[in-house]
Amino acid sequence: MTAIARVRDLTKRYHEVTAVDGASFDLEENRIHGLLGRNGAGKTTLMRLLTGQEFASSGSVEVFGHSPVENAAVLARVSFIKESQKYPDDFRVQHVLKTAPWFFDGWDAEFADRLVDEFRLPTRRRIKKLSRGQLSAVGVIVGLAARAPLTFFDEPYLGLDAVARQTFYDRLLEDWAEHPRTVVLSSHLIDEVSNLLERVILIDEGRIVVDAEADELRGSAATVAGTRAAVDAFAEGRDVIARDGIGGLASATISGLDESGRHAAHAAGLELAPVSLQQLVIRLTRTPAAVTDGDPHQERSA
Ligand SMILES: Nc1ncnc2c1ncn2[C@@H]1O[C@H](COP(=O)(O)OP(=O)(O)OP(=O)(O)O)[C@@H](O)[C@H]1O
Repeated sequence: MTAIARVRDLTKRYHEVTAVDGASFDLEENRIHGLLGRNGAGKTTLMRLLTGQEFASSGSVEVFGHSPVENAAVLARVSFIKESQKYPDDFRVQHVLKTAPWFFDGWDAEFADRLVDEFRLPTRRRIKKLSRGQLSAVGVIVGLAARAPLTFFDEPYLGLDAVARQTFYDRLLEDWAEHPRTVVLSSHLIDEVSNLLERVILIDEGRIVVDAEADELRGSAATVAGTRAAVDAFAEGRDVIARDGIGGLASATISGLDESGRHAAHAAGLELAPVSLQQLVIRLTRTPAAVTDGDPHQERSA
């Protein structure tokens, strides 16, 4: 795999807030990355650093081999779609579509027109007058039709209805298959985007806590459930990332459960259930007080 962006020991501080704290990871060429994490985890800050909109406090960011800060050659190959995109006051949707090719060499006007139809976007309407979902659709269309070699979508779906969100996911996957490029998608709707993602970067309180293949991650943990005594005995000495329980019943989510571990769980009369990416993210980023470690006073019902 070729890395097209390298982040090393990257830290960004805003006075007393450390938004990004010693992050290191690569973005791999032509793959779809999920940048996941809770509110305020540092996702937008990371994307701003990768697109040259912020200076690092320390550490380094290289995109296509160079610093992205004030680097026109790098930034010409990057698009950053975010909800808070500003447009000139009198701009209409058609103006956005007309000016986009000035910024993006790979702009596909025909694809953009098809997307405008699919998202039912009124092209003559002023941007200021668009509904929240329509405004998101403008961003999604620009991000897709630009075909930038490195595309960031920072929660691009806000206000989009379920049909429009599915259209975005479908077109992204189809178009990416025909025109591979590197995509970074930040999202809270993890179940919805789970199938799109090839790599997952999970950030929590500014720190990268997971940087892994999505498939590996999905298979990396399982939940065992049964009587409290059986669950406790099974969990002993294993890597437990979460516990739940009520009365005499309990469950434990265990990382790194291999084939023999799964057999042992069955033999102990426990039920085994897969853990979705969303569940895993929740379990890995719960506040410490909520992640219990066998203390029944801290346990919560599932
Ligand atoms: N310009 C700024 N000045 C001060 N603090 C900031 C600034 N920008 C971000 N922060 C803080 O840095 C932290 C990370 O913010 P960031 O916007 O990167 O999070 P996020 O993961 O994108 O969150 P969300 O999912 O809620 O959009 C937060 O605590 C935020 O309040």
